[in-house]
Amino acid sequence: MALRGPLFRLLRTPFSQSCQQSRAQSVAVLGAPFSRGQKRRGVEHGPKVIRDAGLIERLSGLDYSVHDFGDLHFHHPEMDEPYMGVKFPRTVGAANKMLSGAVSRAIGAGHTLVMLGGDHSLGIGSVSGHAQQCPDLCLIWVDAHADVNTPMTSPSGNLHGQPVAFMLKELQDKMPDIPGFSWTKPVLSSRDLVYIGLRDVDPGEYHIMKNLGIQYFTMRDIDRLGIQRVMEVTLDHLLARKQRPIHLSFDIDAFDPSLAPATGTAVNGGLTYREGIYLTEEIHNTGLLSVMDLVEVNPMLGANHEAVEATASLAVDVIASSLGQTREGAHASIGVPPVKNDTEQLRI
Ligand SMILES: NC(=[NH2+])NCCC[C@H](N)C(=O)O
Ligand SMILES: [Mn+2]
Ligand SMILES: [Mn+2]
Repeated sequence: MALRGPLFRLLRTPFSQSCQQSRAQSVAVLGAPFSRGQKRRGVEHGPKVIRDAGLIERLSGLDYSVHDFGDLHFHHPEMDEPYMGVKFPRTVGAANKMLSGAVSRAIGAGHTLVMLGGDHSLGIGSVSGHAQQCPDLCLIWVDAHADVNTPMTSPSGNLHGQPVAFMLKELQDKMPDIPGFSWTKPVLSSRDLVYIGLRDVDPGEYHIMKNLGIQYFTMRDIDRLGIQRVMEVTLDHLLARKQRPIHLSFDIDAFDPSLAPATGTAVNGGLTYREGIYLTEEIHNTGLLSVMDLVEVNPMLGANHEAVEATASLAVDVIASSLGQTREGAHASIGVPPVKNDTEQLRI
């Protein structure tokens, strides 16, 4: 069973691109305290509660040097009128532009990056910054929702339900020029994306997924096939032709609300703990994870303190698992590398 571990990664042919350099040894953590992609306040405190749940210590216990770049500081313009029903377009656009630059610099510096949200509109900046350094990346979107509404199909006008629409080349003729987003350009084709965990898909989103032939696994598919087969098909779909960097965008609402109650758009019937851990273990075992987003943890929405802590510690567990924590035992070397505080380096 150890065949896909570190030895496998060592033997694997490396990327020709600078994008994969010394990635394996160094993890950067970047907080993005941002909530204007949706209505509920509180999701901007996600980075704090995930750090408070012990993220940095957990990652340091794995075989990494951990660089905590702190949180980005977003500016909120006073006037930001909706545009075609889209709420806070300039605020969301500017935040994502800043995030995109920071992600690009962290990846350019050779780190594997963990981005802590914040709401899922941040996927726009995170994937865009990643693609600047790694144009051949592929995207695994783990979520109850498809987040691929266009401004025309969105039932809510919330940009956290639309990030994937900004990324897909095939959708660009359906995307109006939204103020705040002139800097974006689509970086993905529909075949570069796989969804896992879907169970609340809007009618317009369903049409987009079907028309573009996007590979997706709903919770029903996971019930039918099992998570093992789902991951096999997912990784085969994305990596069979060529090994390339993986962007994992993990919305905590992919999990069942009994496990992750502190989130804004919870939907019953989500991933079990073991499905989530298996999924992330499989991604780690590819040796190709380059950026991971962990979004939509909202500490103001837990019924009580325990609910919030459970959600945050689940977030820490899936991040650690994505980065190599195993259930078969510790692989860390004896000397644990120190935590470096590199906030200054990434300041904008
Ligand atoms: N990232 C999320 N939690 N997205 C929820 C999206 C909900 C709904 N589909 C919408 O467009 O508003
Ligand atoms: Mn979601
Ligand atoms: Mn989402």
